[in-house]
Amino acid sequence: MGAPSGLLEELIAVSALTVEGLTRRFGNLVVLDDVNFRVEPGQVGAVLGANGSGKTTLLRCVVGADRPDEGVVTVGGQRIYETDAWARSIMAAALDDIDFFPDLSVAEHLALLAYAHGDGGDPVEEVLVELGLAPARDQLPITLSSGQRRRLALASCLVRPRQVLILDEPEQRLDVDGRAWLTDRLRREKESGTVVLMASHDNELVDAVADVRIGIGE
Ligand SMILES: Nc1ncnc2c1ncn2[C@@H]1O[C@H](COP(=O)(O)OP(=O)(O)OP(=O)(O)O)[C@@H](O)[C@H]1O
Repeated sequence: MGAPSGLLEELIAVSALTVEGLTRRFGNLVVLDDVNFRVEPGQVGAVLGANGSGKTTLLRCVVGADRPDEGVVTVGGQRIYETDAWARSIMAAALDDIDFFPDLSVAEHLALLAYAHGDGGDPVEEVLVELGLAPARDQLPITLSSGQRRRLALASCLVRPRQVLILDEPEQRLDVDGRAWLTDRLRREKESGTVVLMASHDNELVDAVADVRIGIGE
């Protein structure tokens, strides 16, 4: 599918994320069974459920990294495929399995992503400061703490334009200040009209920002 343009692109810019009839099985294990929901621009959808209930699987299907056995994921009525340039241009994601280039520093990672997905702005310095990563800007990923790696993953989503933000347990490994920042950041994403879909085990965060609750494995 080619990238839509012009008026269609404008319409999509203000459109919802919808998941319809999503089913995913691994052998005999039915992990997702007819999952349906809709998240509008400016809303946070919170995917909730116990360990192993299928939250990550759902997010992977939404970003197109995994293919559901049944069901459809759309943004503004357009099907999402990971390999589609348009889908990658509108969707920023920090899932569990994020990898970093071993020989690129923190600042170089962010500059690369800003260049690859960006619209000509240079938000890297701002995001480094916002995430508290400025002192680590020249470090390689292997030298970062687990919390700093998590911050780099989140920063990677923020240095690029996005209409949809997908986060898998973004609170993971963040300290108290980091969690306060995350709540504030998600509120600002809502204000700017982003569709946010996140899996979370943090009830305080969910209560503070969620508009739509998506229970998995209930
Ligand atoms: N590629 C795979 N092959 C087989 N089983 C899988 C695969 N991926 C996930 N599963 C299984 O699907 C189920 C859901 O896993 P998933 O990672 O989506 O859960 P989760 O809700 O994100 O869990 P957690 O809260 O622990 O992160 C688990 O039973 C898991 O073992």
